[in-house]
Amino acid sequence: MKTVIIATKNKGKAKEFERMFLPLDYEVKTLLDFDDIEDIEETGKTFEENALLKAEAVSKITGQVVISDDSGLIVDALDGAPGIYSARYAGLEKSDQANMDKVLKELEEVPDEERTARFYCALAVAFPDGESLTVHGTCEGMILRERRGSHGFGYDPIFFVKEFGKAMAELEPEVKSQISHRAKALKNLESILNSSKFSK
Ligand SMILES: O=c1nc[nH]c2c1ncn2[C@H]1C[C@H](O)[C@@H](COP(=O)(O)OP(=O)(O)OP(=O)(O)O)O1
Ligand SMILES: [Mg+2]
Repeated sequence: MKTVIIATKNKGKAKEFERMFLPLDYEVKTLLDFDDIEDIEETGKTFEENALLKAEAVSKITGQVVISDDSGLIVDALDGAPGIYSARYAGLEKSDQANMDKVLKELEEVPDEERTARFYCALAVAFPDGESLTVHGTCEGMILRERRGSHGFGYDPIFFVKEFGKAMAELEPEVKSQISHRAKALKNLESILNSSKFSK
């Protein structure tokens, strides 16, 4: 089995990457396995810029190929918010519960048909020679009026996935790992993963 480093401290993402990389015969290591890497400031203006900041910083520190994920929720009725601020929407303590409460409150008066939203995931790959690239994936849905389900993380309980008639947090992890923005982004990385530059 090969090893891949994902520059994330998010346990929910870590679990999803472990599940998605298993069939590709990769063991996943994240920043939760290195206790000495500090938080990398997300100062970019786009998901892609923030993903690159994280991947490049950790590739420099480790000298290895590193993948990172910058993702979030885009709500049409909120002009794209929370967007790149998804993790810190209700404050720097990054509380999923507070973030969902804030979105639900802001959408209180918004009728069902205007509650369209999507998850966006940018993945960056940074190579030790300084080269880097990004890919992305999206997943369309609607914002519910209350939480449903207990799987997943982040905004999953308030994100309705039409094809399944369920909240993302009601889908089994193996299903989310097939249809999510993260899964689609990873699919767009497949040719890179198979290239000799990635796995020497
Ligand atoms: O599949 C998802 N299901 C639900 N919510 C999600 C998902 N994917 C991203 N999200 C939300 C969570 C967080 O509020 C933000 C990510 O912020 P983002 O900066 O990329 O991640 P993070 O700070 O938690 O961890 P890290 O930067 O160490 O990877 O979007
Ligand atoms: Mg972050």
